[in-house]
Amino acid sequence: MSTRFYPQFKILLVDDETSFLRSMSLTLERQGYNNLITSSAPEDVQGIINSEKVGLVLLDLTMPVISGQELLTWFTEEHPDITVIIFSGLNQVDAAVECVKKGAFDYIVKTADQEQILESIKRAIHTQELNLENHALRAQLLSNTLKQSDCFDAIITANAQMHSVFRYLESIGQSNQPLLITGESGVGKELIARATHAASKRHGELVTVNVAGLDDNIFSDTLFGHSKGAFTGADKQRSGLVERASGGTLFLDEIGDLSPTSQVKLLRLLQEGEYYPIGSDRPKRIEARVIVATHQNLAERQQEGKFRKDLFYRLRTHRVDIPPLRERSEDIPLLLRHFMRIACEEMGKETLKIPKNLAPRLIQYPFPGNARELRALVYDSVSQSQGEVLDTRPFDPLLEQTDIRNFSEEKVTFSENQPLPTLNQLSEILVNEAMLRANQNQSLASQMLGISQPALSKRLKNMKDANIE
Ligand SMILES: Nc1ncnc2c1ncn2[C@@H]1O[C@H](COP(=O)(O)OP(=O)(O)OP(=O)(O)O)[C@@H](O)[C@H]1O
Repeated sequence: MSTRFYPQFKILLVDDETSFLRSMSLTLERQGYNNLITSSAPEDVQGIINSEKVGLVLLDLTMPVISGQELLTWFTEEHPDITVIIFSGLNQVDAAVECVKKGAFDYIVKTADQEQILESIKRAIHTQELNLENHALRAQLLSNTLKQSDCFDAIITANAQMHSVFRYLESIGQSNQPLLITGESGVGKELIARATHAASKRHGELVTVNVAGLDDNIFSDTLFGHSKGAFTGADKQRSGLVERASGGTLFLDEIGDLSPTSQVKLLRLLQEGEYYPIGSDRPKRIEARVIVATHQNLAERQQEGKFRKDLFYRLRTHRVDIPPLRERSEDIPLLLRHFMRIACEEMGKETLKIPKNLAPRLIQYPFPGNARELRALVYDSVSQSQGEVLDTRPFDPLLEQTDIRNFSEEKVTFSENQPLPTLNQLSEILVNEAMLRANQNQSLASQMLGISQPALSKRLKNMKDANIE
């Protein structure tokens, strides 16, 4: 079995006192920090930094040959992206201030309480992880392309905002911090969680739990497992889904509906990185990345007192909001074709032809149930289709409100006291509205307006020229 190293970068311990190196390494390993290198020779540090992926350095202040002060200066000048904590045998305020001014993350007295030392190291690791993620994010956003586009293949979209969501997700793919996915019901949050797991390259599996309506006992038992005899009926030990997701991703869906008691347990899991199986007093470490999703507005739930503020802040370290389908109408024709193809395949039918006027009608419908609603309609249509063409009758009821055929003159009112718009002005208003509804897709907008695409393109050009003069 391969050992999993944590954190993802190396922690370098430098001290000429080998006994301190040994005891510190043991303390850190016991806490699950096993990606360590030690050195008792400060003169070797530069070589180590050049050959290893070090992210955090614990540096003794007083050493022969090269002092910790000198090395700290070298780090801040040459490697400002590495976090340095200074260790010293002396509790000197002046030295501490000097080191922090020079760029040290913290100054720790070796004799300090172990809790305090570990807390500082934990904060430094967290900060360094965020630094690395920021770097990756910047590089990703600047490059404007996806390195692992295949991870996102299952998500059909031509929308620019969705593509920037993918780039963001790819850049934070390997982060250990939680990810919060929000968006209306049916927008594809679960697909997003799957794609993020694939982009994370974690070898473990993606384990999904819908936490809505789980009472606290079931939540704890499902996630954390129990020891033998923990409660009546617990006749053998059972591990929970946190363990099953080891080396992979734990996806908690409908997190906005988590009970208050379970919220405390989730917060502890995320903050401390550990949990207790029911009936056990031995903590276990979580080895999975946590992704949560909700269709609820968590900020509002938190203000109403239904969601813990501290958990809300912890969960939103990384977050993405998936736009509703009505705000990316260019995806409607693509999804229509996609769902039709997979429905035909599943029902063993030949691919059907889609009537040309269907997509322009559909993009005027607000789709409160988003892609899920469109999918259900397409499946219904495919199952009812007899010939070569998709039977669009299942769409009729919902299109009645928006359908152009129901457009009646009585609905249009012009105020008596105001002059009428000219035909040219009215045509400009219509063209602009159609382009807006079609998300600037000329082919769809032209179908809505009942003209050809070249005719629309000509009109747009004329409108632009007229506005410039
Ligand atoms: N962009 C997309 N491309 C392909 N399929 C999609 C897309 N968006 C959603 N779907 C499909 O629509 C259905 C609903 O998606 P999903 O379950 O991911 O939504 P959700 O946001 O998690 O919903 P809920 O909030 O109700 O849990 C699924 O069958 C999914 O495969």
